[in-house]
Amino acid sequence: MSFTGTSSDDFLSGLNPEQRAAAEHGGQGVPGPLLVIAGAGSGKTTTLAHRVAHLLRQGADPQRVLLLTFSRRAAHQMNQRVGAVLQRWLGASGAQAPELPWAGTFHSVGARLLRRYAERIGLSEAFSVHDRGDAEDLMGMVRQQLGLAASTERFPLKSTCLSIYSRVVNGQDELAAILQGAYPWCSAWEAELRRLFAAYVAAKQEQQVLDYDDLLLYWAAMLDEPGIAAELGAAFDHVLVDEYQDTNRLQARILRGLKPDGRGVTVVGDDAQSIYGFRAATVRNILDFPDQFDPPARVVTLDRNYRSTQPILAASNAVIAQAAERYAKALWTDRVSSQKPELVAVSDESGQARWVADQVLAQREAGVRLISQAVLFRSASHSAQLELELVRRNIPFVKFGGLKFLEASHIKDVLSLLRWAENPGNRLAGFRAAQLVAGIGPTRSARLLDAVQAVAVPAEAIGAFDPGSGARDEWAAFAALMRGLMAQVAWPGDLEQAVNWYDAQLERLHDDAAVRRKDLEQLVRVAASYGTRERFLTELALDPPDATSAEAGPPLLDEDYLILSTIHSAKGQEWHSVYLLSAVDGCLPSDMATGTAEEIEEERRLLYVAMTRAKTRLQLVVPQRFYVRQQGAGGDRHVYGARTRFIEDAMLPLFERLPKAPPLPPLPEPRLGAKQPAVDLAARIRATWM
Ligand SMILES: Nc1ncnc2c1ncn2[C@@H]1O[C@H](COP(=O)(O)OP(=O)(O)OP(=O)(O)O)[C@@H](O)[C@H]1O
Repeated sequence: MSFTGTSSDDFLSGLNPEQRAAAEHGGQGVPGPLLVIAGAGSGKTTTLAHRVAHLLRQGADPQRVLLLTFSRRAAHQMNQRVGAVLQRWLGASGAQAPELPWAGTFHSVGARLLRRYAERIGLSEAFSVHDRGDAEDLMGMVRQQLGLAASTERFPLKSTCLSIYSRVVNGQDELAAILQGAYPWCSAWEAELRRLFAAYVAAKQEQQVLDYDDLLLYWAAMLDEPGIAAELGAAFDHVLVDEYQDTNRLQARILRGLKPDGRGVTVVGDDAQSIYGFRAATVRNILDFPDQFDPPARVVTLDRNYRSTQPILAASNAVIAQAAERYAKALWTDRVSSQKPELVAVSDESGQARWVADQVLAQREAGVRLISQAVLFRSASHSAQLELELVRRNIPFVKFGGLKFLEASHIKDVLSLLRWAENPGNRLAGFRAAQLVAGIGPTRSARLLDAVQAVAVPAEAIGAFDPGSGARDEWAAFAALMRGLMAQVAWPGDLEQAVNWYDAQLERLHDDAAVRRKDLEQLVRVAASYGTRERFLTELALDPPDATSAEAGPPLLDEDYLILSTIHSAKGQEWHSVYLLSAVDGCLPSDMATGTAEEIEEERRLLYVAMTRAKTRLQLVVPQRFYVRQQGAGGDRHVYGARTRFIEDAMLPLFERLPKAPPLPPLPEPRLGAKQPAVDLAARIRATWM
């Protein structure tokens, strides 16, 4: 499809000069590398969308544009925005705006490319993608097999093992260095960990499963093959990467492998908003980008903020100005306002919940819809009290981040049926699926998997398997289901088949079957928006919906609801009013992240990201007392909160302090004087009902 045209409308005219320079960079032909450093709210997304539209208008083929975003939601939004820009430009001619088929996250694009090249790189085309939970389970299995779990209690947990493995892979670093820097208490286990990781890799390869990290690792390794690298590089004329500050070294290596000379590459990001260090993202990627190339990449800086009022921006700038690293820009805006951001002191977390609920309702009365208001927090658990308060007051809300939907065991059960059908070599899935049948335990299940592995047609081995006399009837039904699922595929019909079969097991497997049934219905609804079973399983593992209703049908989305979100999930978004919960030391910075100076710096950037989401109104709530969950001997306890260290005393003039009135003085002690006659309160209360 071609979008070149002669419309005289200047569709870039809404952009400021820097945005426009970025959108038009390179003129005709394939341009040199471009780095757009875009401050918070400076129109990064807008600019990227216009750049893509501009390229298409210059004759770029949408099939040959690779757009890498941070989440599936961001890819979807980008597609829509590019479409809207083009529509505006195409105007009355009414041509259909294009889909960008290669817009997605690094991981999901990686998965697609690996399937395409599977045969040439020795992978099965039907490889499964393990989500974090599956990867941990497999790590746990291997750890068990090697006897490491039993050998001592102090050997790291499976989740820690996976985190270490992942840091090594993504950071492209040495195991010893990672252990020393981030997991010093595991250093003594270096040799065992190395053995564990080798066995983990072997198990994955044998079963044809890839975990998150593999998708990048295999992609990068594929690009080390000059023939494939040349083919892939030539398949895309333009490669655009959003949120470049949160990419890791492996992702940077992939980008270099695709486009060694940087021609056709645009990366966009904000060094001050880098918040994914715990996933081995490195802010160096963005800082070092220009000088990778000869001549160096062009750098365009966007420092005009269109989102926030001047007082909100002044406070945000003050917070980031204290960062140890210097950033390339200080943002400015012409949105004047006399309303400063507010620091609100409340007694404790329930006071905080009541305060925020009151404010949200008052704002709604004043005409600000719920959906234009958001409550942000550092960690998903910080909103628990508020959620109760909102339910109590009938205020609808949707929570983003920290959702455990896919981790629920009934969801994993159903997905294991599909995963096993998709890749019968996936032992983890098969092991789980077979044990859903009444009377089948781990030993029989393992025997079944061996039988399946030994034959060419897995469904036959399942049909012929002897489940023991007690389980014959159930087994026949299960075998029929698996035969159907393995024979392939009427999507999403086969999910419905799996759910129907599972429904009959639900009461036996779980107490609260009714609630779980609702989740399964939700899963079927979610499934309908994916084209194939493979895409559904892969995408769901890679980028699970961060709120169930994010994927719900249109009717739900029409309703007005308040947004609750972790700061991480609020990335890239904006609201009229933003409330930040628990702006206290221990929550922000999180007491889980105060180990190193870098971690503290990342927490500061998190506060900055939270504050810069607000357009007009910003409240940071500071409970004087809050509750902490503690591991170890002390148990849970209350602590007295201090305002977050990132808002220093010198910055206080940039904030309004609430409540304005001093707290009421305590009641004076009653004077002990002449004895008053007793009051029979109980009788009065009884009298109300007489
Ligand atoms: N040239 C412009 N004129 C008017 N408004 C603009 C312009 N560019 C961007 N905006 C508005 O500024 C706001 C922020 O834009 P956008 O969401 O693209 O910012 P961003 O840089 O992606 O933000 P962040 O990095 O903080 O997530 C949006 O409401 C957008 O419509």
